[in-house]
Amino acid sequence: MPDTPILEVDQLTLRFGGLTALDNVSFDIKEGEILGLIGPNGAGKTTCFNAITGVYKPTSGTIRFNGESLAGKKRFEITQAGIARTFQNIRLFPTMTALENVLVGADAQHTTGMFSALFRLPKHRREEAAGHDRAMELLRFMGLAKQADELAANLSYGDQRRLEIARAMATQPKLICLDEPAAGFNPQEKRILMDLIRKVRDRGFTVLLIEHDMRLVMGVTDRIVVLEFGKKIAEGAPAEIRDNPAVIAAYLGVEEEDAS
Ligand SMILES: Nc1ncnc2c1ncn2[C@@H]1O[C@H](COP(=O)(O)OP(=O)(O)OP(=O)(O)O)[C@@H](O)[C@H]1O
Repeated sequence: MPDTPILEVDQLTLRFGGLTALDNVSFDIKEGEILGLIGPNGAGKTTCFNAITGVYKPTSGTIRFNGESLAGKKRFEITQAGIARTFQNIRLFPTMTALENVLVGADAQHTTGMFSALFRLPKHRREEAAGHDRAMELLRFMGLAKQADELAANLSYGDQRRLEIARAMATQPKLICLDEPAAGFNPQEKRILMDLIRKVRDRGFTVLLIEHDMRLVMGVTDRIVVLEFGKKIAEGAPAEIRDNPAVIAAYLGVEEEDAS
């Protein structure tokens, strides 16, 4: 695994009025890595995702992707630069099919403009066909090929979560940010998801993972960053994090519940 950081978060601070949701947080993600971002409720994990993906503007600090600052970039520009995400609460298009949901993701990477699309010029049609093939391949990869023509609203909860990941992958990102992808999963579904996350990385994606389930995080990540009350309190390999007294203290009382 090369040691080049793909994402560099440097002294990131984000305030909502008087509340400091992120306080001078710094960490890197190396290319090809699965990095876990953990911390108790309200620690600032989702805020960190929102800052990386351009939903929130940092109060101070910088975020660089492939060496280039993301400051001032719009959300779609960040997607086009190669960062995709899923959401804690599923945000699919419920009245579109599974395949159409993935195609929407693939559309973000079209290089032909409105003119080519309107007149269905050959280049646009070629892009459409390639997008369709890629979308079907992603559905197969996520175990959703049979559900391609089902409306997203009719899919099981687990399939909807997997579809979100397929849609994020369709934008052909370099970095994929997963916000609690195992929320609501049973242990068996979590095991399948862990395998899938590893396979996502094996396909060349770098993964940033927010997850509450300690067993999943410890089992799948290469490195973990721990936030508490907006501050980074620890960073290291899963085994180091598991034995870190500050992390244990931060999780005291919730560890049992979240490990189930
Ligand atoms: N848009 C917002 N406006 C005001 N406060 C916010 C906003 N978004 C988040 N916060 C606050 O910022 C803090 C960090 O929230 P955040 O959602 O990032 O935590 P989290 O670690 O993702 O928590 P959880 O595990 O519960 O999802 C919390 O105190 C939260 O209430």
